[in-house]
Amino acid sequence: MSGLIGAAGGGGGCWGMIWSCIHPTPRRHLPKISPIPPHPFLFHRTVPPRPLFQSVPRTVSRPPLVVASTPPLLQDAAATTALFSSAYFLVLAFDKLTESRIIRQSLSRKLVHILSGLLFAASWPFFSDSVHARYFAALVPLANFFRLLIHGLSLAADDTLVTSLTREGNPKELLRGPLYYVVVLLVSTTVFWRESPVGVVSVAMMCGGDGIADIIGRRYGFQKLPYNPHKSWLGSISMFICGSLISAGMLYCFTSLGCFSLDWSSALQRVLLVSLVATIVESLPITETLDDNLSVPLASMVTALMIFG
Ligand SMILES: Nc1ccn([C@@H]2O[C@H](COP(=O)(O)OP(=O)(O)OP(=O)(O)O)[C@@H](O)[C@H]2O)c(=O)n1
Ligand SMILES: C/C(=C\CO)CCC[C@H](C)CCC[C@H](C)CCCC(C)C
Repeated sequence: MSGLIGAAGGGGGCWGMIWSCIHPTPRRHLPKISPIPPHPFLFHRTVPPRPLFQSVPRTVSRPPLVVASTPPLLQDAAATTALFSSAYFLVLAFDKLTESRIIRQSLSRKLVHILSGLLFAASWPFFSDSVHARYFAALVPLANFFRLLIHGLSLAADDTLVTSLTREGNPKELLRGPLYYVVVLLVSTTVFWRESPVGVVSVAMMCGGDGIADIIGRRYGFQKLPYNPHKSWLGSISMFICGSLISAGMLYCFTSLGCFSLDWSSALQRVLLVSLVATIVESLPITETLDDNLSVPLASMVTALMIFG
């Protein structure tokens, strides 16, 4: 329980410092968390298990990073505008780096893959605590969905997008990996948002884990997997380690902000389990039928739903 109070009370960490400056939440105000009934088909125990995670009720959790007396609509509109411009300039920046041959196109694509989703999820605490906040945030992946669709179908031309987001410069490539990627961000935002670890972990594994696997594996992955000659041990191990670290780090920030609370005595094992399942799924030779940008987040979501509830 102390682990819960520590985490939910913004005990420390990056956001925790900001949080405790803005809203020092007295520990006595934290919710009395009733034990969650035993999971229907996992971890059967006679004693009710300790709560794995609990979204902190709005009456207790103040909205993270709320600027005092800012109307929620204004705060959400400002955060959404900032996201739209950041997304545009991120892609533009990597296009320029690729065009000036500072980085290779494959590395540019992967860095956009890693940074876009992680920075997008990291922006969620900047939105208000309004019930509409998640839909404001969802406008950004939604707009990018249509942007990718339009340019992937060559209904309009955008060399910046094609250069920084495709392998070989074929606009049709936008209709696979990148399109699935923004759909996953859309689902994570609208279905899970910042009230559950499921969306955060799924985005961390798709962006951080899968992205690092590509960068490390493509360059240093000489020992290929016995069941998949296109993937390597080093790529998969990198995905597991970095995916776990990024997931745990993001969960720590979100709990420090009071978005939800976690029983940290078992949460780390659960993060490792989600990362292991996602890494195994990513290593399978199924990319031709199911893109990694779907299989990795789907595996993460299903596993996280089963163990975080
Ligand atoms: N577990 C992994 C994953 C990736 N890779 C390396 O990274 C490359 C690309 O990995 P992949 O996951 O297939 O990336 P994609 O998303 O399919 O590639 P892209 O992003 O270019 O679409 C692979 O060919 C391989 O060289 C690896 O060695 N081990
Ligand atoms: C190359 C990519 C996937 C293929 O594996 C990444 C595609 C990126 C999208 C086109 C852009 C997504 C933008 C995000 C929804 C918002 C990012 C905001 C952030 C603050 C930069």
